[in-house]
Amino acid sequence: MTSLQLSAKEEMLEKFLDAAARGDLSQVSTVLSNVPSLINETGHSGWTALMLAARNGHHHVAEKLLLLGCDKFSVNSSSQTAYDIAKFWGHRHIAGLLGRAADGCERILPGADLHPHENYFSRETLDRQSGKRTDKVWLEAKQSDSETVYLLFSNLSPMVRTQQEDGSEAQGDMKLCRFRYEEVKDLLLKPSTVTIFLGIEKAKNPSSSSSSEKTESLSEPPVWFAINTDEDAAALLERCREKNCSFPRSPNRDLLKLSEEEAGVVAQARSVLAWHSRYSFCPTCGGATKMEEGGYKRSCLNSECRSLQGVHNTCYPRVDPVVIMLVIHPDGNQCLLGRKKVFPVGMFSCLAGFVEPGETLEEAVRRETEEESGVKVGPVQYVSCQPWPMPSNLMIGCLAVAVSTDIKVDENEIEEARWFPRQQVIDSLFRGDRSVFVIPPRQTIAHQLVRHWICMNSNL
Ligand SMILES: NC(=O)C1=CN([C@@H]2O[C@H](COP(=O)(O)OP(=O)(O)OC[C@H]3O[C@@H](n4cnc5c(N)ncnc54)[C@H](OP(=O)(O)O)[C@@H]3O)[C@@H](O)[C@H]2O)C=CC1
Ligand SMILES: [Mg+2]
Ligand SMILES: [Mg+2]
Ligand SMILES: [Mg+2]
Ligand SMILES: [Zn+2]
Repeated sequence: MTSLQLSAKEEMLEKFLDAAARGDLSQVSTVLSNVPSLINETGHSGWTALMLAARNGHHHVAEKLLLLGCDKFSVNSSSQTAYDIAKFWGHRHIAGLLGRAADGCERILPGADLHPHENYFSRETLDRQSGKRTDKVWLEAKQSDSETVYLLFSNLSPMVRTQQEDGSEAQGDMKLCRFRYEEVKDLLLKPSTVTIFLGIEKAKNPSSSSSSEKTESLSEPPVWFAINTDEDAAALLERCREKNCSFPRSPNRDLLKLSEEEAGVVAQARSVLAWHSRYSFCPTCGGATKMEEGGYKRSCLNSECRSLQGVHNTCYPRVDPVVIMLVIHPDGNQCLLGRKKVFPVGMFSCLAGFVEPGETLEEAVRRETEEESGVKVGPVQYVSCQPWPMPSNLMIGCLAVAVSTDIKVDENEIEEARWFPRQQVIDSLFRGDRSVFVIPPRQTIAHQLVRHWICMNSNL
């Protein structure tokens, strides 16, 4: 091959890569029909056409390249595949295209987001059986069933027992106290007691809800209820035959010591009970309401009330969406963390904020980040979510890429915010180094978002 021929080929390659980066599908197709061998070639940057299309979000070009048989597993000099690049830059539709499990990505990209991530408080131990909530006869029969499990809440805290006398902090060292009907039946009769149906134990209930009619036999797994009472807490503790029982005073800290299974049940129960304790009256007319559907609805007793007409969605349990974001510096190697005054010494966490009405999650991420830190955000990518039952938030975890870097904190909300280099984050996360900062506990989605970023195969 002469040097002239070589440079013509190089020129063609640059044209091809440029077309892929710009999303020019017709030019990509034309070049490849003339010189098919260019499909997996890399330019000066070490990136293939697929990587460039993935970087810039050109789904149609990525699709065409895959159709023509390009190699989606080739890596650039930072060992990133086109999938890593698409994921990092928030092009989920392209990451989805490149990460399909059917063709082996799951095996080749271990740890990639192909399996939904499970956060603390999100395990569904019980089958909620929402269809049973309107079956009053069934609910009443189950309330007095000797197998039924009751959880006892006082002031929205569940009664728990601790394993260790030394007050050990480890997860799983705290267990929910379970009661039988006979032990709580007097409480059930009191007008101030709120009793909610939680579901049927899942582990022993492999049959699906569609066969629920058939499972109404003696062998049906236990049904769970939660009750919140205003009885004296000390007197309630005397009902329990087990030792070391208490009602935790600091749910934010203490509920994190439950097992994953029990934390999931508490997330459901505490949020619904908190709703009942705060919404005693109709928000439309201020009249009295009654509880219905196993605790999943309240209805106004005033038959004239507007809340009973049309979509009367004023009286269902409340879930407040909150975005929580790990904002990444444009250099890809630092992340933005902030601390509130109330945090333990040295702790920094992800910024977070309530989603406002009529706002997308992406906009909420951008608005809250700018409000609290002054940093402007570009692309936003959803990662995973977490029910946070203090009292009923749904934490929606995102990664976001900053487009400005100057920090100016809103002192009403945040005491300090800083860019932390990847290395410092790794030291705190994996080496337990508390000298620079302390990361929130692993049960929080804030911790999981930071871990997710560190474990991403990205160093852009
Ligand atoms: N699991 C995790 O990893 C983390 C969980 N969180 C949780 O996320 C939640 C929100 O974070 P935060 O930074 O405080 O939120 P924001 O940044 O939105 O700030 C809180 C402010 O919003 C107000 N507010 C309270 N409820 C609402 C609502 N439903 N809609 C709009 N504004 C509201 C508060 O007012 P007022 O003062 O009147 O209450 C307060 O002024 C907290 O409950 C916190 O516990 C936060 C970080 C990590
Ligand atoms: Mg906030
Ligand atoms: Mg805020
Ligand atoms: Mg806010
Ligand atoms: Zn009303």
